[in-house]
Amino acid sequence: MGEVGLAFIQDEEHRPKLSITESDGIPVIDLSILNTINEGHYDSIKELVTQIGDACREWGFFQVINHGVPTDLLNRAFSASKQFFSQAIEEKRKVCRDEVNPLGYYDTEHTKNVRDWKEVFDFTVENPTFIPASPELGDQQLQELRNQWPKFPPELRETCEEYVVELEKLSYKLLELISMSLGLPAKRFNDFFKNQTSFVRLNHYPPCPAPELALGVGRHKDAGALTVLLQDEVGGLDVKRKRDGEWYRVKPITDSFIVNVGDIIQVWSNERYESVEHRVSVKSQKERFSIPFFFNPAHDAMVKPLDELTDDQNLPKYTEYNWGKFFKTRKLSNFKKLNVENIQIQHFKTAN
Ligand SMILES: O=C(O)CCC(=O)C(=O)O
Ligand SMILES: [Fe+2]
Repeated sequence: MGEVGLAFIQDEEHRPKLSITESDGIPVIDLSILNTINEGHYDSIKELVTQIGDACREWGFFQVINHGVPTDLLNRAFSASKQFFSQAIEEKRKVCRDEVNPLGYYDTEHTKNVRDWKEVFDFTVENPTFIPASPELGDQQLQELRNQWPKFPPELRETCEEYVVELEKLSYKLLELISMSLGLPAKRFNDFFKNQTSFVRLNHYPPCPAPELALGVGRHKDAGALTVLLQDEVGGLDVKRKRDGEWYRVKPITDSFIVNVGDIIQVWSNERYESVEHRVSVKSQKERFSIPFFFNPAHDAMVKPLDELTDDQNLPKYTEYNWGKFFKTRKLSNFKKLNVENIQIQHFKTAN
């Protein structure tokens, strides 16, 4: 990506320390029980639900192993992603996103108005996917998004399509466990995801000549419901620990996924679970690849604290907002540097 220009430089208070503690503390949860039926199954599921609930409350982040997604598919997804990004920039720009179409390749994403040291390729789970045409609340018009696929590597499309099928299955399992951990029926959230706006991002973080000044992704919280992330062995994802506000590096575990609760679950759960701030640090010698699956509801989903989780003692902490309009507004601000603050769920906070 060449030089670390001014646009990439983080304000002093947000620059990463180069010696950061790799955390053993982020819970590692074994999902193998979901793929076996045996005696004592009910108790094991209960135990799993407890583990998930504790992890969501204490960290907002956890890693899952024995999740049922074939290792071979994970390797093929990384391999296709590496081949795509290894091409000349002119080739990659043939499938470039623009201000209207948010899907495909781009290398100028901004997080909180600072440019990220990364390049990405986005595609949606549903094809087509519908989102609002504009962020304006009164405008009912919809925009139809269609995936665009590069010619090289030829297997990229098929691999990605296979990947989303598996990740969608895993995400529903996680969502159901989270729902149960809140004392709700397993499928309480499922209807919100019919006509979902979920998407997958192939991330490439090239080596950076000034890793102490720039970030691969600036500090942020994920706006959707749930993120299920595959990372390679290089590492660089830093999570802000709720307990002390310190940054911890997530230790890579081969063939695992990192799961984090997004803003929507924070709102649905009326802050029983919180969406936690995270960022990506970069390295001067090593490149890194990751693949997040952003599990998001339909554009017309109205997001608010669930009635079951609020009462007179526990009043709703948010007013209702439309997910599609929120998503559209955020997408526009990530596309280019704006002079206004990023939209946040804090804007919908009540006095409760
Ligand atoms: O690459 C990673 O490890 C995380 C990326 C991320 O947080 C994001 O894209 O929202
Ligand atoms: Fe994120």
